[in-house]
Amino acid sequence: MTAAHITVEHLTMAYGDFVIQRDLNFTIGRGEVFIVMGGSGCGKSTLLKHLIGLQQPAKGEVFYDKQNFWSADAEQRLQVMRRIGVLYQSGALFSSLTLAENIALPLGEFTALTKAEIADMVSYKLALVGLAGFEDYYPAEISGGMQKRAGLARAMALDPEILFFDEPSAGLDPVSARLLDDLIISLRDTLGTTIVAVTHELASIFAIGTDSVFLDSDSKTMLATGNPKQLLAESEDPRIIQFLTRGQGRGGR
Ligand SMILES: Nc1ncnc2c1ncn2[C@@H]1O[C@H](COP(=O)(O)OP(=O)(O)OP(=O)(O)O)[C@@H](O)[C@H]1O
Repeated sequence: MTAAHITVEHLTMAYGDFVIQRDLNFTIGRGEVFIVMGGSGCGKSTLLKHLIGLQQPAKGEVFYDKQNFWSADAEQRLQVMRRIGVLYQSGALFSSLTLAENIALPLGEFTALTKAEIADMVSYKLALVGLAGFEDYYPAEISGGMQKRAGLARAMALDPEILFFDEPSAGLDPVSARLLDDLIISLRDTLGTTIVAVTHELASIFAIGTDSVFLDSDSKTMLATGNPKQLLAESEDPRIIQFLTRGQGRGGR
């Protein structure tokens, strides 16, 4: 068991009076690839928003190491937010900027690096995601898989301790999705980054997940936490087995 990087205690999430999930309790260990999974509309993206500071809990706490994220003052919360990177579904690159300019943005804003240092850092980040030499391309000039990787380079611009992904392989063909999975694992292995990914792609869940939480929309709470492969082998809960076998059951195809 690795040390806890993020701890969620008795978290209840709601939009107004409408409760999405209640009493979530789990920890995300350092260096884990932690998957947030569950059926459509169960609250996976909402949970991500609570973890990255975009939405405040109705009840409960989120800790980064020992720091209580939501009861910290705004400046302390900003410090925590600087340690995280987020890659959204779309990659969210600015289409009017080159890849280099996209990645340089957070570096220019949040560091005291010189222009030359920023250029070096941009090239390094692009190389890390297999896009060396693509500095001057615009997002529209490269494939969807490459755009995702460029988005990842930007999410990593400030050397985050934790990377959050919302549906990383959405919209990618299976080969590009697999390449992105491989990249996520290699980043975790080389940089030691903790990864938190929202996904319902079973192939990805089993390929990259080392730990997970399973959210259920009917009972409005978590049903399990643990390594997805282990959950598949050992869970007694039919809802989890259904999900992890795409409705086939353990004896299925
Ligand atoms: N801004 C909002 N205001 C009110 N309700 C919302 C808002 N955003 C999401 N919801 C509702 O909260 C519930 C959870 O949504 P969320 O997007 O977190 O689920 P999800 O598990 O990520 O879904 P999916 O797998 O379909 O992306 C849904 O019922 C959704 O309609």
